[in-house]
Amino acid sequence: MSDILDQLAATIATRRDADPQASYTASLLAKGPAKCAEKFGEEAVEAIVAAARGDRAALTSEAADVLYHLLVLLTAGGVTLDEVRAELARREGVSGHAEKAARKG
Ligand SMILES: N=c1c2ncn([C@@H]3O[C@H](COP(=O)(O)OP(=O)(O)OP(=O)(O)O)[C@@H](O)[C@H]3O)c2ncn1[C@@H]1O[C@H](COP(=O)(O)O)[C@@H](O)[C@H]1O
Repeated sequence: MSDILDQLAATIATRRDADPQASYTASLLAKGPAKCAEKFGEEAVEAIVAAARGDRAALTSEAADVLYHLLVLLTAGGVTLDEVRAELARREGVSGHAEKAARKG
């Protein structure tokens, strides 16, 4: 059963070939990965501000924006949600300290 993130990722994938005039997602993807990354960064900062203020409603809304823009960024970079899931699964049960040490090499 697919959840809302799978459904949203599937919708975003259909926008790769959509008319940028008719779809915000298509217009963003047409601008390329750097623009998608910039938008993701902006939304992340807005989520940070909401969290720092302790504004629960704003954090919920901004987190939704962050997840949408992350899925757009992944699509622009050719990475699937399943690949991210696999990476998370690989890390399951590994302590954060060990993961950090492994990444440093
Ligand atoms: N979840 C979202 C979603 N979250 C945020 N946004 C858009 O992200 C934009 C971010 O707002 P900003 O003010 O920062 O950006 P902006 O000034 O509008 O645009 P920029 O020129 O700065 O890029 C807004 O236009 C929001 O509408 C989203 N746009 C689309 N979706 C989902 O994507 C689906 C497909 O959307 P379309 O591609 O537009 O059909 C929709 O059905 C929704 O489910």
